[in-house]
Amino acid sequence: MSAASNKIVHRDEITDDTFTNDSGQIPEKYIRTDEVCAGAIVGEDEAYELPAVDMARLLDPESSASETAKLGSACRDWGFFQLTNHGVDEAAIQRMKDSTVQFFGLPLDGKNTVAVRGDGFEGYGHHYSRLSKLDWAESVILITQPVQDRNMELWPTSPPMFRHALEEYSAEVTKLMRQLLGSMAADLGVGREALLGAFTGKRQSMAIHHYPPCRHPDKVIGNTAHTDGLALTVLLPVDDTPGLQVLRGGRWFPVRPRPGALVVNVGDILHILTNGTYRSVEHRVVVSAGRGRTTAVVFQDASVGGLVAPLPELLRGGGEARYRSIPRFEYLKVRFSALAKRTGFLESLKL
Ligand SMILES: O=C(O)CCC(=O)C(=O)O
Ligand SMILES: [Fe+2]
Repeated sequence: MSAASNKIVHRDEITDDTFTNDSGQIPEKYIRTDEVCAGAIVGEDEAYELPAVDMARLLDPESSASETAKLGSACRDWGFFQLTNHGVDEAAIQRMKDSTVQFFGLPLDGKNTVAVRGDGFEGYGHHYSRLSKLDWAESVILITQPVQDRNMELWPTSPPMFRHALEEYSAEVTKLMRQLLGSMAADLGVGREALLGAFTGKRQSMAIHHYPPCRHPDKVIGNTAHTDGLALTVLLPVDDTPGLQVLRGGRWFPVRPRPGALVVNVGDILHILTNGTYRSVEHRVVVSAGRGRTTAVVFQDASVGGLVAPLPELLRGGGEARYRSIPRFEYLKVRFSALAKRTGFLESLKL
């Protein structure tokens, strides 16, 4: 990521145990009460459900048409859904969960053996530091695919099964995404290869996050409100602590995790590829007073002929592009500079 020296994408090393020692004192750099209060949060008593999509039904010829319609409407309407019966190997999921929990349980010195270095973005550290305030979280970010892009020096060796767990889980999610993209292509009315081709061989990265409990959850943010910058995101909740909230109609909808489900969301690149048909939606993580939250998130990149652009197949027959195309190598620079100016990135690309 050549824009790594840009302040917005800088990740800082974690040098003290502020948020894991539970002393109760919150340093100023974490205090963001205004942001926590920005926007109404939908209450416990309001009935709603994030759409759920059943992978087994998508793959079954008997039910695939109706389930594909559900998938399509979830991506158009919410930009998020919970994926049930996803078929990802349960043992691989368990190894991923166990490794993640054990890694974050290490003393700080142990975690810092894979600390972010210099201006890099991979390794253990804070989230991207955004506008001088820090998120109440510790994260490991790693490139997982293609294999030759991995930086093995930053792949944790403790616990010993972590590398294997990452490798195996990353391969499982790659397979799952291909299946999902096949169904998305059917929903969008484009050839399977037209959509899959945009993703094949492109980079996949993983972020594992730990949001420790905080005595003053109303003062800190676990993960700043954002849209995901890549194309498609698959989130594995490691525990059942809530915290993820999705913005819809100006209000934050807490995601109520379904046992065993993965949470899938549309990122900015898929928003552009689909010419705005699928929506990349803002989300954030709030912190809990009593329980920590851990997640393992896979981000998949995509582009068409070196460009982030609407799929040419969608524009055949006279459809108009609603987004400007940008070369993939310039994409992050353009995105981060829009974010730095606090202008909506997708808005800035609208034609
Ligand atoms: O950990 C979560 O619940 C959300 C993480 C997230 O939104 C991200 O890493 O982009
Ligand atoms: Fe995200």
